[in-house]
Amino acid sequence: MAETTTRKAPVEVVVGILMKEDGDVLLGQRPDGKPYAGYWEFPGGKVEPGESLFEALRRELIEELGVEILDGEPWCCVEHVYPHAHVRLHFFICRQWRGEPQSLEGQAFAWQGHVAVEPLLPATIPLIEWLNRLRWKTDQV
Ligand SMILES: Nc1nc2c([nH]c(=O)n2[C@H]2C[C@H](O)[C@@H](COP(=O)(O)OP(=O)(O)OP(=O)(O)O)O2)c(=O)[nH]1
Repeated sequence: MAETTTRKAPVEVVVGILMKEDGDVLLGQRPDGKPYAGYWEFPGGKVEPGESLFEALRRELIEELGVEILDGEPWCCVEHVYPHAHVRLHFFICRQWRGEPQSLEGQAFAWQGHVAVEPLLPATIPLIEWLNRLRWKTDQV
């Protein structure tokens, strides 16, 4: 009998990097009850059926932070296999939004220039170095 390999499609996730004019970015701590509770991440979550990536990001940031994003520049895409899930993360840089972030899911959050919060979700760690380079380039303009 022919051997078949079934590979499950990754779970699509959108992630928003809210960036202030001075380059500070917002991170949140994953609430209790989720895998990797206590780890720091950028706000976001899973895309629901029928949603575009931007619609999903807009919804997630309203649900998590009470913030309505007005823009979102697609930045990079990273895949990671965790014990709990295989995820494909779509990162967006958001520079304009309405409202002040609030902790609607009981999570801690922090604006960071040089990102110093720990631990970070494993798939997010390489992003910090890329983000520093992006910030450096923006500083040179
Ligand atoms: N939001 C976010 N998720 C990340 C980052 N890095 C990273 O590996 N992830 C992973 C962790 C999770 O496996 C997945 C996000 O799923 P989630 O469970 O937080 O999504 P959700 O808010 O829709 O959760 P739920 O409704 O199922 O409770 O992406 C990041 O920087 N931000």
